[in-house]
Amino acid sequence: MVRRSCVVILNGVGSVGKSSAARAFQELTERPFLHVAMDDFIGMLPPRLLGHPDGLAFVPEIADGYPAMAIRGGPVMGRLMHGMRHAVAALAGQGNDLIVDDVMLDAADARAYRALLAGCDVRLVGLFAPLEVLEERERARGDRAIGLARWQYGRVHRNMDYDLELDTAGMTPVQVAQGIRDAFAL
Ligand SMILES: Nc1ncnc2c1ncn2[C@@H]1O[C@H](COP(=O)(O)OP(=O)(O)OP(=O)(O)O)[C@@H](O)[C@H]1O
Repeated sequence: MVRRSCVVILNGVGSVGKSSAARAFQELTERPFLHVAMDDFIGMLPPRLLGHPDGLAFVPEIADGYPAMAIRGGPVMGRLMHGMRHAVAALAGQGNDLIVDDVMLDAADARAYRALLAGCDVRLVGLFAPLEVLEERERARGDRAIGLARWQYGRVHRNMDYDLELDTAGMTPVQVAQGIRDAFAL
């Protein structure tokens, strides 16, 4: 019989620290959690579809008087994201424990995960930080379009039904990972 897997899903604005927390979590837990990163799936797109309306386009706009970077996913990106969530379910269905880092712009995506992962222990975690902290991290990274965090800020957590919420400001990635491990006794 296939073992029942645990799937921890991290949702949060870009630069909130999902990947860093996921990597720290892998080190902390005895169970072998696989890290599934949305960025790795986006990396599968043909490069020409980055910045293209069929793929993943970034559209500068002004939000509350500040520059923001809107994300527009086209049909190829839509299929890719559906495929990613089914791939997560396929991995979990074979008994793999997973920590998934995702940016969900619609609570329907979280409901889809819960439906696809009905036979698993799903733990949906919202990672938060004040916008000024996110923008500072965004600037410091140097490889992220400025304004992504601002645009996602009011959207990513809308109507989400989390099992755990953590504010990553003032916490190291290891502390965030410990918070997740302790909350769910993993
Ligand atoms: N808890 C933290 N405290 C301070 N800095 C952090 C923390 N977590 C992450 N960072 C820093 O913030 C930046 C973004 O981190 P990370 O890649 O983990 O975020 P992310 O949420 O996965 O971002 P994205 O969705 O854009 O890939 C990195 O430079 C990282 O070192």
